[in-house]
Amino acid sequence: MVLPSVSPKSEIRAHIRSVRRGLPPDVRANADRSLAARAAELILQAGARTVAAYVPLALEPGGPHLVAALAAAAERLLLPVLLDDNDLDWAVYDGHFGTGRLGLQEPTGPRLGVAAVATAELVLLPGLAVAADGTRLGQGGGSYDRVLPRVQAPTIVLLYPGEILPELPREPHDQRVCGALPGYDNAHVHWTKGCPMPHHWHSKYQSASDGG
Ligand SMILES: Nc1nc2c(c(=O)[nH]1)N(C=O)[C@@H](CNc1ccc(C(=O)N[C@@H](CCC(=O)O)C(=O)O)cc1)CN2
Ligand SMILES: Nc1ncnc2c1ncn2[C@@H]1O[C@H](COP(=O)(O)OP(=O)(O)OP(=O)(O)O)[C@@H](O)[C@H]1O
Repeated sequence: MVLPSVSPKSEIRAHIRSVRRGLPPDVRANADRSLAARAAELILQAGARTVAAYVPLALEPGGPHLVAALAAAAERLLLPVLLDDNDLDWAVYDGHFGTGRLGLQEPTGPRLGVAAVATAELVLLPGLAVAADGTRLGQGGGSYDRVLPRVQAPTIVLLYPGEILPELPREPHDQRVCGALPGYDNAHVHWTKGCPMPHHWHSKYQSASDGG
């Protein structure tokens, strides 16, 4: 189905969620494995010591092994804690989870404050789709629209195949992301026009299969 760019965000969310629900388990598992491997590789290639990421929900790209793969590659992995106003606090992943608001799996260690995400050298974030101009469609809480202005580092959304779109509806508060990982084997980061990317990032973040 081709979605007109005028579809309201809610319709596009519903469509992508339903496609995600219908993904055959082996397709999902392959994409999750590929995303976890590529994301860990990016951390190592970029030399990012502190990384901010997320704990995938049942239907979200990355799957149940993402956090362990990232924790093995990063020195310090920050995971979000959803606050009452939908802003995100952060804590270092120490191998333990508790259940937070909306049933989210969250780190149980000391909360570092909303500004702690600024210490990340790479931010991997969830989303339902990313457009060529860097517009990101999320779950609808507006959490990352608050988080992204605090971040200087590359911001990369993990997606399933087909979720990088030509365009998405934009509202004034929508913050752009730098890139997306599309979830097929050995995929490169798809860089958007969404953030001014210093030239040295290109070589740091290109995939090993580029010879870089
Ligand atoms: N795995 C994961 N962790 C995450 C996120 C995520 O998308 N995925 N978040 C990403 O931000 C944050 C929490 N996500 C949220 C998602 C929805 C709403 C929310 O209030 N949703 C409304 C509207 C939904 C809609 O319009 O469809 C609701 O549920 O009523 C709030 C926070 C932090 N952690
Ligand atoms: N900087 C902000 N401060 C306060 N509220 C905000 C801010 N940005 C967005 N919001 C609120 O969040 C609501 C949802 O925004 P939007 O639909 O863009 O979420 P999203 O980016 O898809 O969600 P998420 O980032 O949580 O995955 C907006 O209607 C708005 O009320």
